[in-house]
Order: sequence, then C-alpha cells, then structure tokens
Amino acid sequence: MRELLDQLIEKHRPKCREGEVPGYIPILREQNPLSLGITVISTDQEIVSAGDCPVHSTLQSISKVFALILAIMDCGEQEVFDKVGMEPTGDPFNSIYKMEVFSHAKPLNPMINAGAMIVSSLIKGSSVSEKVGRLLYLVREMAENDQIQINEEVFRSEWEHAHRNRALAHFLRELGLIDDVDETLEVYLRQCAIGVDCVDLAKMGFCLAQYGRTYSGKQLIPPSIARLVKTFMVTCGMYNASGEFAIKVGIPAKSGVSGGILASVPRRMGIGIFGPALDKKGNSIGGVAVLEDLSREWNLSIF
Ligand SMILES: NC(=O)CC[C@H](N)C(=O)O
Repeated sequence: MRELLDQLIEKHRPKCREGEVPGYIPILREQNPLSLGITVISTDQEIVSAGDCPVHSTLQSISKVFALILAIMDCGEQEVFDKVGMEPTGDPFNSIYKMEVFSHAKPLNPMINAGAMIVSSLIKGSSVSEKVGRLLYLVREMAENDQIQINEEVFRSEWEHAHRNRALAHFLRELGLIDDVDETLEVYLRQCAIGVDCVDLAKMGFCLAQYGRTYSGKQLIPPSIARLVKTFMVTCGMYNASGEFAIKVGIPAKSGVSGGILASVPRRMGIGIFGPALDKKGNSIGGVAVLEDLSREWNLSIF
C-alpha cells in the first residue's frame, strides 16, 4: 500500500503547480503549494502515510462536518433542519446569492458558510469558549489525539479579514436565523482554525466509515448521525464540484480551503489528505487527483 501511495503522490505533485493557495486568508498564503501528503487507515487497522503535511494545516470547511454532528447531538435533527436545508446549491461555498434571490429562504445546506454558521450557533454552551471547547473535545475524541489545538495565528488571520463571512452573518441575523453576529462568527472561525494533520483526518474519516466507532472501538457518535453527515459529504462536501467528484471518485468526502480533504469509505477506510494548492472551486488539486486514482485502483466508489 505504501508504495502505491508514494507513487501517486509523486505522480500528482507536479499538478499542484496548476492550483493556487487561497488569497483571502493571508496566513494560508505562506503554505508551500507543492506539498502533498496522505494517510490511509483501513479496517485491518494499518495506518499508512506518504508525502508530507504542510504547516498551518487546519480543518477550515471540514469542521462543518463535526459542528453538524455536535449540533444534532445537542438539539436534534428537527431543530437544526428547521433553520438549514438539505439540498446542494451549485454555488460557491461563500455565496449569498440564493438566500437573497429566494427571500426569507434558509441556507440550502450545512456545508456552505451561511448554513454552517447557523449550525455553529446551535452548539450548546454559554460562551464562545464553551461551545468551541465542546467541539474541540469531539474532534480530539474522533481523532484520538488530545494534542489537537486551535491554531490562534490562523484564527487571527482570518478573523481580521472575514469581511464576507461577517456580511453573511449579518444577513442571517436580519433573517432571525442567528442571535449574535460576533459570537457566531467567532465560534465558526475558531472551529475552522482547529489544527490537524493527515493522520488526524484519516482517523476521523475512519470513525465516520465505522458509523461513529473510533479507531480504538469506542462508539462515540450515534450511527444514524454518522450516516447523515456522510450523505451531506456526498451531495455537498466538495462544494459545487460535488457532482463531478461523486462520478469520478464516488466517496463521501469533505474539503477545506486549507487544502485538506477528509474521505470516508463506508465500512472500509478513512483517508486524510493535505495539498494546499486549490483548483478553481476551492478543492485540493493534487488531493482530488490522488483520490481519483486510488478510487479506481481499489474500487472504492460506493455507487
Ligand atoms: N471552504 C472553506 O474551507 C471555507 C472556510 C473558511 N474559514 C471560510 O469561512 O471562508
């Protein structure tokens, strides 16, 4: 397995030159666009890594999966989906367009920023630090790594430049979908800045693949919630490239602007990837290419 992963990383690393690191979060510009790394955990419990993991690796949009799990565990499906829809958008992740065109609509799904901010606001806790602390606890348990921390530098960098997300939050406040703009934005941006590496991502993907059971065998998340979030990963996890990804790769996956991808092959495998050079839709260009080959090679598509 190691040999194949090494081969795929070296095959697709040059492709990273065609991508770009995101410009709107200044600190992420410091990442090396040519770095590309992967970890795979399969049901024989083997953990195999290849390539490299960039500095400043953070969850970014991948955190939306864990915030959704916690919000549903806290409030139940009904309360969450009263405020957020279940449909893919076909628009970029930070778009406000559909909500404005269909007046008084709720965000179409919890994987776009507008929906994710509502989800973050539903996490139980009397302060930002309590809400974020509970989410961090879930992430640490899923990854079985109590060293996972929020990367303060990444948080600050985004907080100071979060003009569009702040605008989205104000829009949600006006619609009565959140109560407090600053608190919601801070919880959301702190969850995005949770620092992880490929092994952490693979372990979390493995936990979802095992219907909420961790690598060491603890039932952490109700299986029905693990199933629900994996379904969102298929329909909306790769932003407005989710349809093409489903056809070419066919694995529940969630990406982030940090270049991370968490993939979860039901009952078989957890995969974590970092490759900071992004394609036009915001997905790791090298990461998607590696997954496409892996899926073909190991017959991983769920369809
Ligand atoms: N696509 C992403 O990873 C987006 C996350 C980023 N923190 C944002 O809100 O813009």
